[in-house]
Amino acid sequence: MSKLRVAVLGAKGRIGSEAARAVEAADDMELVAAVGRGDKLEALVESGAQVAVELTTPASVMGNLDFCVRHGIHAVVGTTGWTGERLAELGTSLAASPGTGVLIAPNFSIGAVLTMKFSQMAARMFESVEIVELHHPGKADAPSGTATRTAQLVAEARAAAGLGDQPDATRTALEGARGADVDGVPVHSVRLRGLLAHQEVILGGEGETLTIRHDSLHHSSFMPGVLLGVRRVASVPGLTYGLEHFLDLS
Ligand SMILES: NC(=O)C1=CN([C@@H]2O[C@H](COP(=O)(O)OP(=O)(O)OC[C@H]3O[C@@H](n4cnc5c(N)ncnc54)[C@H](O)[C@@H]3O)[C@@H](O)[C@H]2O)C=CC1
Ligand SMILES: O=C(O)C1=N[C@H](C(=O)O)C[C@H](O)C1
Repeated sequence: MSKLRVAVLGAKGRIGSEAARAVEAADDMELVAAVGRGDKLEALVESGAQVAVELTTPASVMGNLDFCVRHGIHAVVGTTGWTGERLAELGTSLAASPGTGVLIAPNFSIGAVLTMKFSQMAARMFESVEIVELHHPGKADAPSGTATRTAQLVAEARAAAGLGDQPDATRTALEGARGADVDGVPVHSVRLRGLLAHQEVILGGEGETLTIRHDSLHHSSFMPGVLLGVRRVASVPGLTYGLEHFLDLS
């Protein structure tokens, strides 16, 4: 059986270097290009890459994906910074390249995907919900892509259940004290030496709280999800948003 030809973009970064090693170690894959900042994207075409794993920066991801989609190269994306406008722009370029698949995974770790799912399930049953995400101090963006997506999913579930604004009597606050407001869900970001990637979703109801917590302790936690995405993405043309769609969870 021929091996899947895979390129990694951002191959010298924290997660990109781990992904390059994981692809090299997979029996059914061949790492045909390891692309870093300043390298030419033509390497993807010259190496015959079938799937690109995109792990760069929010500033680079759109240009890289535009190149991949125009050349019919499927993409598995972990890079953060996704807005409604960016998703729509990607959808438009995918429409011009039928047959090409792109998976955007706000988080590749199975535990984080389950955290999002469980939070979405619980959201309609609790009056209050806040999210605390905790990361290593080298992280460039806040809040994390995972926390933003979790908040969106929770907010959608609350709206569908007819829940209104959360109870909160705060009238004066130091700027930032109540976190960032993502669709009505407060998200608090901690950056701390020693941490990698962690998230708590705290739900509150009458006389009780429920805390759903996930910890990624090493970048290896993301690799089963990356490899699953690489194996599946070509069979699902168009845009898939969230690894849960490849895990039969949705
Ligand atoms: N979805 C997920 O499960 C995960 C997502 N991430 C996200 O992945 C992204 C990268 O994270 P880290 O590895 O921690 O950052 P990093 O800063 O360690 O790595 C990014 C790498 O991309 C390179 N780069 C920048 N522009 C490039 C371009 N145009 N072409 C090729 N390479 C380019 C940089 O030089 C750097 O080596 C972030 O957005 C982060 O939030 C990180 C971990 C897990
Ligand atoms: O930058 C990171 O490290 C991570 N980024 C992603 C995010 O912003 O959610 C995924 C994970 O939290 C690690």
